[in-house]
Formats: sequence, C-alpha cells, structure tokens
Amino acid sequence: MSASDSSQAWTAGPGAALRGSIRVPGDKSVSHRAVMLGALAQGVTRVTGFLEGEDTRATARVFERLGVRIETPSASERIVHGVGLHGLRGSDAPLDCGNAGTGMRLLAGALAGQAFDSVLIGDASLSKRPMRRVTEPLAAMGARIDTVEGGLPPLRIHGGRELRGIEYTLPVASAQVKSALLLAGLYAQGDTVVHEPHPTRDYTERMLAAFGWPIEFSPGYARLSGGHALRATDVAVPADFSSAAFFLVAASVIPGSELLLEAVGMNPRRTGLLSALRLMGADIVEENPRSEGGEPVADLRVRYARLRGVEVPQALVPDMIDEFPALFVAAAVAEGRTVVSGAAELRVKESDRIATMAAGLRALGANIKETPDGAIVDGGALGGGAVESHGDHRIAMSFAVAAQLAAGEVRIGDVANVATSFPGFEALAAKAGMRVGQA
Ligand SMILES: O=C(O)C1=C[C@@H](OP(=O)(O)O)[C@@H](O)[C@H](O)C1
Ligand SMILES: C=C(OP(=O)(O)O)C(=O)O
Repeated sequence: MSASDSSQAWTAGPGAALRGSIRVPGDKSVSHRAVMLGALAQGVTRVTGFLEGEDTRATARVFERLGVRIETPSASERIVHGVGLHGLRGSDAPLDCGNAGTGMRLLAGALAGQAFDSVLIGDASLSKRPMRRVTEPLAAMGARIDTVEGGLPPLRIHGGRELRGIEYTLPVASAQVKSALLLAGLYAQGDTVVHEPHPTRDYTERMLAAFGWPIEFSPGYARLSGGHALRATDVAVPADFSSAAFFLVAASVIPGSELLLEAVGMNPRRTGLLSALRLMGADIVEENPRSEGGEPVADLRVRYARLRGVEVPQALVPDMIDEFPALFVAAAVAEGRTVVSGAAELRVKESDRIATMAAGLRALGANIKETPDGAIVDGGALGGGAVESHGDHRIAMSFAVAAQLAAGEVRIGDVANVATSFPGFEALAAKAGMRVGQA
C-alpha cells in the first residue's frame, strides 16, 4: 500500500466513550527541521521521537540523495551525519517531497544557496499547492527557481547563485515561508529579516539557535546573517499537538470519555485549538507541565463536556491552522452556531479544507455553510453515510472522529495519506475506544 493509493477506505463509528492513556507520534514540523539542520550541521545529530511519517521520511530520503548518511537505529530514532553547510552533493534525479508542503518549501530555501541545481517534485496534492509565496522572496534574495505555469511544482532550483539578505514582511502568516527565507539566509551575504503579520510556529528559529547559529527572534520577527556554521546537537521531538487534536475533540464530544494524552508539545504557536475548545466549554486540564528538548510539554486530561458554538477569534487562526478540520467536527455537534473567519489559507492545504469538510459533514446531515475564508456551522446530530477525504490526512482523521457520534456507520474514502502525519492512527484510536478500521 502506498500513501497515494486513493482506493483505501475506512469504516468508522458509531463509537463509545474514550478511556485510558495514549501517546501520539512525534511532531512533524520539528522532525522535518531536525533532519534538515542535522544534515547541514558539522557533526552527528541524534534525533529521538522522530515522526515515522511519509512526509518526514521523504525529507530524510531527499538528504540521503544529497549525500547525507542517516541511520535508523530504531523506530523513531535517526542519527544524521551532518556534512556542513557546503557539503551536500547534487542529485541527477528529482528530489521527491511526497505530500509535504513543509518539506518542499523549506528545501527550496536550503537548496537555493547550493552550488548545484536541484529539482523538487511532489505527489498530486503537493503539485497543486502554491509555491510563489517562497519563490518570489527567494528570487528577491538572488535565487533562481523555475516553477510550472501558475507558480506550481516541480521547482527547478538553479545552483551557483550569490544570495543576499532581504528584509521581508510576509503577506500571509506562514512558518513555511519564514523558514524558507531563514534557511536561504544561512547562505546569504548580510542580514535576512522576516516580519510576520501574526506570529507563527518558531521551531526553525529555536532550532537554529540550538545548533549554534546566531539568531535574534521574538514573536512575529526573526533576523540572522550568513557566514556562520551549524554545530550538531541532539533533538528530542515532542508528541505532535496536531495529532493529539483529534483526540482532544473526540474525548470532548463523546459522552462519558476521559482520556489522558501524554507528553504533548505545547508550543504556544500550536495550541490555538485548546483555547478555542475551552471557549466552547471543553474540560481539558494540563498536567505535569515541563520542558523536554527545549520545548514546553504537558499531559492533557480531557473529559467529556457539553460544547457550545462560538465565534473563533481570528487571532487564534495561525495557532490552530492545521486543527480546523477537527474544530469543524466539534462545531457540527456543539450547541448553537460556530463561526470561523480569517482562515482562507485552509483552501490551499493538502485539500481545500473548507470545501472538503463542508461537503463531508453535510453528507452526514450537518448544517454547515462555506464562506470564502471560513464557515458557519449550526450544531446538531450526525447520521451515517459516505464521505471523501480527497487524500487529505487531517480530513480523514476528522471524519473518523465525527463518525463516533454518528447515528450509523460512516465510510471514509481515500485515507492512505493518514500515514503522512499519523502512522498507526487506527490502532491508537481503537486503543482509546474509537471504532475505525479498514473498509
Ligand atoms: O512550518 C511548518 O512546519 C508548518 C507550517 C504550516 O503551514 P504554513 O506555513 O503554510 O501556514 C502548517 O500548516 C504545516 O502543517 C506545517
Ligand atoms: C498543511 C500540512 O502540512 P504540509 O503543509 O507540510 O503539507 C498539514 O500537515 O496539515
């Protein structure tokens, strides 16, 4: 079975209360970056808690093709033998980023400063995602990157270019664009400065600092200059808040549930869903807050609560950008109306996440109306039926949660891509008490 096998389907729900304690896999954003910086560093980086997902494995394979030795001593562990900033070797074959926007956009930045040419390709979904947001500012830094018509992948990155730092204000809040510019900035003359319209996840900044690169950053701002070196360091990857999100919603909405999610990464730029669910009346307690590998981590105890619809504050949107499919499920079964706005970015993810969630929830009887930058959802009961994930991992898992509360069984189509971010979802969901399995 490959991640692009669109014939794979699940049947899910109805389910019973969720119980016990689970740990979701490693953070995808941190895993991508750990391999990238480890590869460009001098020395050996040991990554623990690495996400064994298709997206992050694709990034590791790209660096292997570029001459980096990466060992897998055990599952969720990688030893990256860094080659230094100028030690990568060009590849004649195209570099396949799979389904990963993060992989392709960050690599565009890192490869723009190399002496050799590279071609970045992706799967059908990634091949439709906008790349001008990175190619245009990288071009302003002196890079030359060709796209196909409309600014789409494949990306042909020309090597041997002299890069210079720029000061750039992002038109949309995007950690991927910020990170692409910072990675190109490692190779640039002078300062690279990025301003954001709203702060986004700062893993690249934190990890560059941990690898010894001088960098100044604060929420919404980052500045570095070229001409330094990265020094290998060990990276402990926390459990992915975005994967925990499905269980936060499921245990909140399924009567009688009480579930403990262990060691979840609590970087404030990721936990917007927690704030939104609490506004809706959720009962989620942070236990044993601590720091692991330089990141805040906590165990999250979730108990069933009656949720009410809310207007989701726009300021939370970037901090929960990947959690809207799950939030729409909570809204569909909450009491009253939920309004989401300021979230047009959802239309350019692995699928158009406003359209795919609206279509699927409507097929289950929900009352949801799309708007250009969000949706208006009037909560109620859900029935069984058939829904499509359109190859989008987060959509598939969100429908699996919705199915638990449906009056009948739900068939969820095109689910293979769940392996991109959450391999083993069905087994873990079943362990917690959900009903989901291969159709
Ligand atoms: O930098 C990252 O690791 C990510 C940034 C976000 O994308 P944008 O930068 O497009 O908002 C997010 O949706 C994606 O899942 C991971
Ligand atoms: C948008 C996502 O990832 P990416 O942009 O890396 O494909 C996601 O995981 O929800």
